[in-house]
Amino acid sequence: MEPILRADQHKEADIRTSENGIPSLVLMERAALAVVDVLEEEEFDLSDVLVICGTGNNAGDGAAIARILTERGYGATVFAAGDEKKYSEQMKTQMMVLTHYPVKVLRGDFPVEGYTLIVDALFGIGMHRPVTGNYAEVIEAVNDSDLPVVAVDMPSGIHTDTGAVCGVAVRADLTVTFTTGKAGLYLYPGAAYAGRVLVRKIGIPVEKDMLRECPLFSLDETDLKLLPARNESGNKGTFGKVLVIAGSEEICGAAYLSAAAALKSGAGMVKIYTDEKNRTALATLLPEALLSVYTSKGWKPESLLENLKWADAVLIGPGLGTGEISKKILTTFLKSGWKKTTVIDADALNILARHEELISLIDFPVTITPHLMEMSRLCDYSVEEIKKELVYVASKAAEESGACVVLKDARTVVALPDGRSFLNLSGCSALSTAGSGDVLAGMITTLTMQHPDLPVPPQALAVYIHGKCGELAAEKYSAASATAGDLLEFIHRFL
Ligand SMILES: NC(=O)C1=CN([C@@H]2O[C@H](COP(=O)(O)OP(=O)(O)OC[C@H]3O[C@@H](n4cnc5c(N)ncnc54)[C@H](OP(=O)(O)O)[C@@H]3O)[C@@H](O)[C@H]2O)[C@@H](O)CC1
Ligand SMILES: Nc1ncnc2c1ncn2[C@@H]1O[C@H](COP(=O)(O)OP(=O)(O)O)[C@@H](O)[C@H]1O
Ligand SMILES: [K+]
Repeated sequence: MEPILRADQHKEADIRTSENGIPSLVLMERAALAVVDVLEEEEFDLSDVLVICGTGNNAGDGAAIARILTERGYGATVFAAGDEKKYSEQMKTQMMVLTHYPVKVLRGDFPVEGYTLIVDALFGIGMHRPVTGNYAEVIEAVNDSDLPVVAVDMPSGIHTDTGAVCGVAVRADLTVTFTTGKAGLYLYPGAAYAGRVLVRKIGIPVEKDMLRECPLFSLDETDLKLLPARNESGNKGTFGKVLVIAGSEEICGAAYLSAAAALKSGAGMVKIYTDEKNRTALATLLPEALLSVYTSKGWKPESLLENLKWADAVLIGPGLGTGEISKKILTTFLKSGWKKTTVIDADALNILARHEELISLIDFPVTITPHLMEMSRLCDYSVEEIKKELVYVASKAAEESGACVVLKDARTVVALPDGRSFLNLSGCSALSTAGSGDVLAGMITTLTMQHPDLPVPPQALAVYIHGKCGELAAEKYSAASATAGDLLEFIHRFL
């Protein structure tokens, strides 16, 4: 688990480190050295590097990079795009030092000819308003050139915390970022501008108390080790019984996908509670699952209540429909006195959005798994607004509702009521296919039922694994051809 600091937290970390006695110029030198090391490791053509600099400390990094490149025998030119009078103290120093090195410093028109690589050091985490005028022209010229581009800390023009393009932004092939990742490098559109992201530590510690306010984390492969080994002496009862309340007269596939994912994630038993019309299809597709069916006309609450007595966890919503019968099922469930693991997905969320009075019945811990449209129905924000502020919207919803909120998009945020949020970095467009959310809901249900007390939320682990399954499916079938059913094939690699 790694923290992802906001711009204000990075500044605090920088200041604390300086106050602890490590001068800013030392940190800058380490930052610049880290970038030059990466440029060498990645085997860029460094014979004629153009470093574009603004006026702040990101520019200071750039000037130091140019100097170190020449020390190592490469060619470097600085294009000083900013007004000298506005230079930060460190940038002033770096430019003064540079006069003793064979680095050309250019001003005025942007020089595009004859270089092998562009290093973007216009703005880093200190960019605080839309980019216009001369800077915008420089950025457009960088993007119009065919040269590879490496961004220092942030691609200039990308908002550090949201990934928004502030007017115009540098399109980099690679971003070398310092201390921790930044949400803006991982959230779209920022992620598309950042290219590949490499995080380099430069001697700035992240102290625990800096993570007090709405901390954001990401998980990686090492966090999978937190999942305990399967109990060899267990039986199917030990590994938990999941009731999947899913499917409707018109929809069957969602029930299959979520139930299959719950089983593949390690549940001992899975029962699907669904419309009678799905019986044959589900019995054929997933003979391992138990079935309990109802007809719209003959539905009685008792059958659901009996099944709830049996279950250890409930997933409700995939393909459930939003009609009268679905509403009755959801209402009965919420009024049943159920308190165990609950995941509310898809149509169950749509019903809640339409019938707010039902939301007040949720007085037990639940996980909700909305995509942007479902989230928009549940709150006061439009899809566009949510997309722009994914982390904020998820964490606000978690705090206000007391639910674990899994807000799904090309990046997914898992937000907890205690203020922690997790930005998922696995996955790819192979997941943009009907039913992949159903698979995720099944995975979340089993992992949340089985592992309530891990140091990281099981919901975030499930989202991480789901993303990895998407990557493997893309490798095997291509991102375009992979289907939600293909994801099931890869869950076993992680559990
Ligand atoms: N401090 C440390 O210990 C370390 C810091 N490090 C490095 O410093 C970076 C942060 O440096 P920073 O805080 O100076 O901010 P930075 O990103 O250079 O931008 C501020 C400058 O840009 C300007 N400006 C902003 N927006 C603008 C706009 N839209 N359009 C036009 N101008 C705009 C703004 O001018 P102003 O608006 O104030 O006139 C100001 O001059 C960080 O990302 C990392 O690379 C590393 O060396 C590690 C150690
Ligand atoms: N481009 C993408 N990159 C990574 N993950 C994606 C991408 N597109 C979709 N996903 C993931 O795929 C899943 C889609 O879920 P959802 O929208 O509920 O689909 P459905 O309702 O069809 O099952 C979510 O987990 C989402 O985060
Ligand atoms: K930059």
